[in-house]
Amino acid sequence: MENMNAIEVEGLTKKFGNNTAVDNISFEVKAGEVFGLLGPNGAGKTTTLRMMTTLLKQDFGTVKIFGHDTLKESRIARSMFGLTGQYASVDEDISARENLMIFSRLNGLSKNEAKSRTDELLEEFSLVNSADKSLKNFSGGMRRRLDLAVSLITRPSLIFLDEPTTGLDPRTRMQMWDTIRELVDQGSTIILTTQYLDEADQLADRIAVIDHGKLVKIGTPDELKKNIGGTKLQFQVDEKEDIPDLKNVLENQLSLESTFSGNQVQVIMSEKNQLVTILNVLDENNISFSHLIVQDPSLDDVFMSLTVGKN
Ligand SMILES: Nc1ncnc2c1ncn2[C@@H]1O[C@H](COP(=O)(O)OP(=O)(O)OP(=O)(O)O)[C@@H](O)[C@H]1O
Repeated sequence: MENMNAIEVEGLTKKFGNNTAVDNISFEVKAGEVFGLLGPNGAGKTTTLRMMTTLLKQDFGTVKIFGHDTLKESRIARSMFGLTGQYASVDEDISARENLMIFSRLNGLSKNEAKSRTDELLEEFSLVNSADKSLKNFSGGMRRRLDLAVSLITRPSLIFLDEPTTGLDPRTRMQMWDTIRELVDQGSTIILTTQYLDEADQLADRIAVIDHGKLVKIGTPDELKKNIGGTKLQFQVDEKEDIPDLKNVLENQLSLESTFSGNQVQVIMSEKNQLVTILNVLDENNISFSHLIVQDPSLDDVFMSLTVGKN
């Protein structure tokens, strides 16, 4: 299964009235990959995910799950994945154990199988001590772990996670990331939607950036960062009078893109070794400086350059 595509999406399109929520999106997800759908509010991530998971019918385009068309072979396609997220349907009035038992039976497990799978999942998701409490007393993190446990009852090799850490505190988010990484280590393919750049950066092998229903860029986090250009160098000159000469050298002699604000200087370097040249210039011209920072492009920069001001 290693070289197989877990998902093939082609020309996927959905309109709500005049609003094209998803506009002719195509991509593939390889088996074993963590694939992130990243975009600002209202970009179309959830609508894309809902179509991929057969909760919503597309207007145009196709989705294949391990080769099975979600419209023509919906039962088989549906049996191949687990879904966790904004529309998980666990019952608030009963306990975690009861929820897991009910969903296990609904998924066709015998009473004994359901019991042992429930015990396994409670253990795996650190819910043993709270197993018999009503969900009303659950924290956001515990609730999210139960949602994920429920979607894993049938041990699907493909898991869809819709905004898995939205609303969680930083510690619980990191625990959730660890849980997701463990699933990946066990060989699962994961599709996740997120508004958080650090989450996509931490977890995803490849990221599709979506904005206004369109797929604007796809690649590994590193590819996306490289794509938007160079390393940023920032420093502060001690004497403001040095700025005009420095500006002249940086822009006219070295042809470097630079911006100046008060004593602050920012230079974009296409090659990291330009740092040495710039430091030499400062030294030769006796320009004293402080607060030097060298920063590789972040996914924040990618996100801003691809989606800024549009939503
Ligand atoms: N059921 C619906 N009826 C009408 N419009 C909808 C419906 N669902 C989504 N939309 C619209 O489609 C667009 C995409 O929404 P979607 O929920 O897919 O975005 P998103 O990227 O998941 O955003 P968020 O991060 O806020 O969840 C938005 O303009 C939204 O208002």
